[in-house]
Amino acid sequence: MPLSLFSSQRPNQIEMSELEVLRDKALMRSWSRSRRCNGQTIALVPTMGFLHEGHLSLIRTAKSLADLIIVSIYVNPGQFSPSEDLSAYPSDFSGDLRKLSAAGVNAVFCPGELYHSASVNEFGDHQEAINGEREVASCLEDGGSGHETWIRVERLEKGMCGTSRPVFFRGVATVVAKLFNIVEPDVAVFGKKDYQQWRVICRMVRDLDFAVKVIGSNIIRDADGLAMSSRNVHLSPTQREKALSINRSLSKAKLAAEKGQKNCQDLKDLVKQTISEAGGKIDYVEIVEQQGLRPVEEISCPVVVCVAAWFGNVRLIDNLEID
Ligand SMILES: Nc1ncnc2c1ncn2[C@@H]1O[C@H](COP(=O)(O)OP(=O)(O)OP(=O)(O)O)[C@@H](O)[C@H]1O
Ligand SMILES: CC(C)(CO)[C@@H](O)C(=O)[O-]
Ligand code: BAL
Repeated sequence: MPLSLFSSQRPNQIEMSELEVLRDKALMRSWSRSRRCNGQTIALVPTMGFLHEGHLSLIRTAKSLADLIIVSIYVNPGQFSPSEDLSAYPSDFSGDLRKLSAAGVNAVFCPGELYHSASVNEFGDHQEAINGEREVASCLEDGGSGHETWIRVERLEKGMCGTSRPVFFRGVATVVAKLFNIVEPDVAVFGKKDYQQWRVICRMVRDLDFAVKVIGSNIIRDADGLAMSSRNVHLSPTQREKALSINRSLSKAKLAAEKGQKNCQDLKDLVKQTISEAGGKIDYVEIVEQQGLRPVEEISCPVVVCVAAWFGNVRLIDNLEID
């Protein structure tokens, strides 16, 4: 009997015209391996779903680089602290499938869980969860978890988002390594909106000899300049209006730098003032080297101005390169 994509049934694999929906690690790996054996190249676009035009631009970049495109959708518990917004992360799985299908994506990998649960021991035997505790690995789980291996990119993970979200890059690097091991892509595309994340992954790939080429794709903005982000959906109209100050502040800083302002403290102050005056709460503003993300005092090399700011309960990040 044909299965409806939007039914409540959750089979391992469903076909939707060209788009294949794969939920199982082993199926994903064999799908990839069989295509690679036929000489086809594979690009992976990792996402957390609730797809927007920013994600679709990564897919377009990916299509120019490989024969087949896989998009993963997985909201990774390992990169959220308990105080963060894991449970509020937006999702629209059927909408995502429609967008991926229209974008000509070949397969979507959407595992229910990517971590080994505490109830499966190292021999693969199922056991009772200890004290009925939550079985998914989360950033802080230690004793009793089925997952205890984490990747640290030791210097690049520090500072900026690494300061505000202390387990974030550990979780991102680990889950991306897992995705690379399962999908075995030739190329992976990440957005430069998450600039530090992109650099952390490039470094992990270099240091651990992953056979994957990592590509950074440009930031896509709404017509009014706000960087597209799944979390934008949580902004009220007033907060969204205020959040436009982020892009405005970055443009002001870039213009000032191009006019000769080289002092980074002054440029950072300009950014902070613009956002604060609009009603945003600054998390951080940093000016760092584009490659190594080391803080810069005077602009004398290609830099990137990175910002994180809160508007209500929504934390947004953005950045602008100054070459
Ligand atoms: N506006 C954008 N332009 C370019 N790439 C983007 C944009 N938004 C997200 N991406 C990229 O898409 C990939 C998946 O990101 P994710 O699914 O977390 O979406 P997001 O919009 O960044 O969500 P969040 O609200 O969590 O920041 C990442 O590589 C991210 O950098
Ligand atoms: C790279 C990623 C998919 C890892 O969970 C996530 O951090 C994201 O969507 O940017
Ligand atoms: N795009 C970043 C994913 C996160 O904020 O957890």
